[in-house]
Amino acid sequence: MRLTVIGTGYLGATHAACMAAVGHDVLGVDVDPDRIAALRAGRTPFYEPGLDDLVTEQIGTGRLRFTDSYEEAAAFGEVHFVCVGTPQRGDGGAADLSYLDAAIDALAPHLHRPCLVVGKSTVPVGTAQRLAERLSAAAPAGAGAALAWNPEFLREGFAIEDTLRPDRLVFGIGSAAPGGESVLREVYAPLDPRPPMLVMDLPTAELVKVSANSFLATKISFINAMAEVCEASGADVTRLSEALSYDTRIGGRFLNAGVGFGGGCLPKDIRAFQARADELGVGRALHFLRDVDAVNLRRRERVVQLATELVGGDPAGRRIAVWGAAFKPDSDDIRDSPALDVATRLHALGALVSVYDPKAMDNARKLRPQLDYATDPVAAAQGADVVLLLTEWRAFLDLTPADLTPVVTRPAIIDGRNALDRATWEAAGWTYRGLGRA
Ligand SMILES: NC(=O)c1ccc[n+]([C@@H]2O[C@H](COP(=O)([O-])OP(=O)(O)OC[C@H]3O[C@@H](n4cnc5c(N)ncnc54)[C@H](O)[C@@H]3O)[C@@H](O)[C@H]2O)c1
Ligand SMILES: O=c1ccn([C@@H]2O[C@H](COP(=O)(O)OP(=O)(O)O[C@H]3O[C@H](CO)[C@@H](O)[C@H](O)[C@H]3O)[C@@H](O)[C@H]2O)c(=O)[nH]1
Repeated sequence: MRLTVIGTGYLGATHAACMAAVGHDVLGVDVDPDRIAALRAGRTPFYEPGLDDLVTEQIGTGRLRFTDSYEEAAAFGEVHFVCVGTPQRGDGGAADLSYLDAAIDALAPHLHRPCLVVGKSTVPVGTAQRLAERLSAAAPAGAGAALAWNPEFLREGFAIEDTLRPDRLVFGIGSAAPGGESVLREVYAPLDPRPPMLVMDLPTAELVKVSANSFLATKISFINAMAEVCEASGADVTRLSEALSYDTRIGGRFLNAGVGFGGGCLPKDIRAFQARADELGVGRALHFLRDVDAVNLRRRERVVQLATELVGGDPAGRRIAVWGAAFKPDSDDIRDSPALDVATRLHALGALVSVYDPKAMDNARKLRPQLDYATDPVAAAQGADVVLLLTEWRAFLDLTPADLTPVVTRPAIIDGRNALDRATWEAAGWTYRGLGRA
């Protein structure tokens, strides 16, 4: 089939390359000319394992191309996947839907024959219906452009795997466009194994996405709330979490206590969901998400507090190594990154902060030019009064006390992800602090 993918960020570039990989002819569309130029040269403008190679390979097959022309996109596509950003608005928690509106407005006037426009971006419930109306108002009369919603659940760092082998696919199909279901089934027919395909109305499909992210955020904040209690009572949240995980009703995934969640999805999605629930008059139902958010942000303060304690009560003039800038390993995404937030807070308190991240250095430098950036994790720890592990990249976990002891001023480490072996560090004479552990 001939597909366009509108918006070639983390989601869109991955979707475009994977759809080409399963045999479709795909045209990626973006308003950012630098992004289009990079993609045409086989370079994704961000780090996602395997994606550069897949884009290059698929360009080579002739099935994947990129453009900044909506006219070309409209003429080409039978199905248009809309993958533009829906960031948090500057004036509060609600989602900024202006990029979606702009994409529909740019595409619609060029649609002269029947096609399916499929929203994949994460949106407040009710958006799809509004966009369906916007699309039919802006498309030429009789063009036959219909709209469906197909929210995306991929994780950064596993984006290709999650796109090619998703746990499930959700199709939001409105009563005005029932034919969308068979079109989407055809698009995803090449996936092997064939995932469960769940067909529902538009608002339910929109809600599946934000409720999934709310559940995941709640699970992380639940264990981080337990970490607070563990800190106050001398218990160990890692043993607590391990014991909980054996209960198959609870399960161990997303139960890692630490400095909490960040990224371009969970934080903004729980805030936008609350804002939407307020608009719908059911704000009370989601009030707990405020606590989920608050618990999450308190973990960042806790790391700042622990670091302050370990350097003797005042970070001013102290050298602090921060390992990690990305919000999670295997990504260069620094959107709402706990690691970068903690580094910035400590710098604001006067600490001399040296950051290292295997992939996110350029992004971090642009956003936080006031921080120092080291060439490797050992260099970041040079002269350090305390080392903070805040993003659990494999390269950090492989370092041993023997690598660090010769370079630091004081052997002290905060394990912000409970990812290091405490006994190893303590046996080597280091002061070790994990979050949620006495
Ligand atoms: N990043 C993820 O892992 C992920 C996973 C699932 C869902 N989502 C959702 O997908 C959406 C996109 O997220 P992202 O992380 O890929 O964002 P992103 O910021 O990385 O990418 C957005 C892209 O859209 C482009 N764009 C903006 N306006 C445009 C327009 N009018 N026409 C064409 N292109 C335009 C931008 O230039 C950019 O390349 C969001 O709603 C997000 O919540 C993201
Ligand atoms: O036990 C855990 C698991 C995760 N995290 C943190 O939670 C954040 C989010 O992690 P993850 O969900 O793996 O990353 P994302 O790529 O943001 O993916 C989430 O957001 C996407 C965008 O909506 C969805 O598509 C995915 O399903 C959803 O997992 C990261 O900062 C992790 O460090 C923890 O602190 N503890």
